[in-house]
Amino acid sequence: MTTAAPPATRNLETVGLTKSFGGVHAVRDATVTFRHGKINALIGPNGSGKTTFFNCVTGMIKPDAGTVTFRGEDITRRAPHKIAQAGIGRSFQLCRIFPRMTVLENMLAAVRRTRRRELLKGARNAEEIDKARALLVRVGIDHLENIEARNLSYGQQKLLELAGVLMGDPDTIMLDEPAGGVNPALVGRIGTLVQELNAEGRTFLVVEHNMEMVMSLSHHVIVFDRGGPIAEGSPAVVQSDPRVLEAYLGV
Ligand SMILES: Nc1ncnc2c1ncn2[C@@H]1O[C@H](COP(=O)(O)OP(=O)(O)OP(=O)(O)O)[C@@H](O)[C@H]1O
Repeated sequence: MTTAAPPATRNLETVGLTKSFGGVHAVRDATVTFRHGKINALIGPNGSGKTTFFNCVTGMIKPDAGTVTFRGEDITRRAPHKIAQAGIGRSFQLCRIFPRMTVLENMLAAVRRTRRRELLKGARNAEEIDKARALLVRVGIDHLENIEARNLSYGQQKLLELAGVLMGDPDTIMLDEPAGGVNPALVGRIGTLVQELNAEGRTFLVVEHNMEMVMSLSHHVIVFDRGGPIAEGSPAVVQSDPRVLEAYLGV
């Protein structure tokens, strides 16, 4: 008889994930289970390893040890585009868009990041363009489709990046600081989008320092300190956990 959580609640899991940079133990022995179909938040003080953890999960850097499992399949050390193809989309702390390409061109480039073969073909079929436009409407920047991305506000760039992630139809979306450097009105819009996309069945993993956003959006919060999880639970449970206060305040 197994004591593991039933598959329906398991989406993305890591076991013993570890990554060092020289003498810096960025992620150490991190065993984490994200909840399927939920908005999961990953929080923790600066330098606690959240981005490195994200990068290990999405194949941007290779972990030194440990495993990453997605829907029961071992995806450890797979190339980033293979992980994207498996159904995990991600955004970056500092937006990754092409500044001199238009908003629409960025959307078309985004899908080719996921599907390398089409990158070679260079195909721009009408269906893809329609999909890109529909997603731009969805995130509220369709009126900017012919503007070069460098001329968007930072918040609009984040919305473009999210729309680009959606071009790949991921069922799990990892967002690294979606509210970072974004004005409050757009933070609200990003939060609403996350909730709507989650209601449609997409799982979210969000790294975020904006506690108001984290606590209002998340179903499940995982707290990192010094490279691994120290507490997890509902926002209310985590907020009252003394280990979390200690990690943040050093008390
Ligand atoms: N490429 C790298 N080379 C050397 N050290 C690194 C590298 N990337 C991260 N680190 C170090 O690893 C530790 C964890 O960094 P990481 O960026 O993962 O933390 P974080 O929790 O995402 O921080 P923040 O909330 O400030 O974004 C830090 O001490 C950082 O300086």
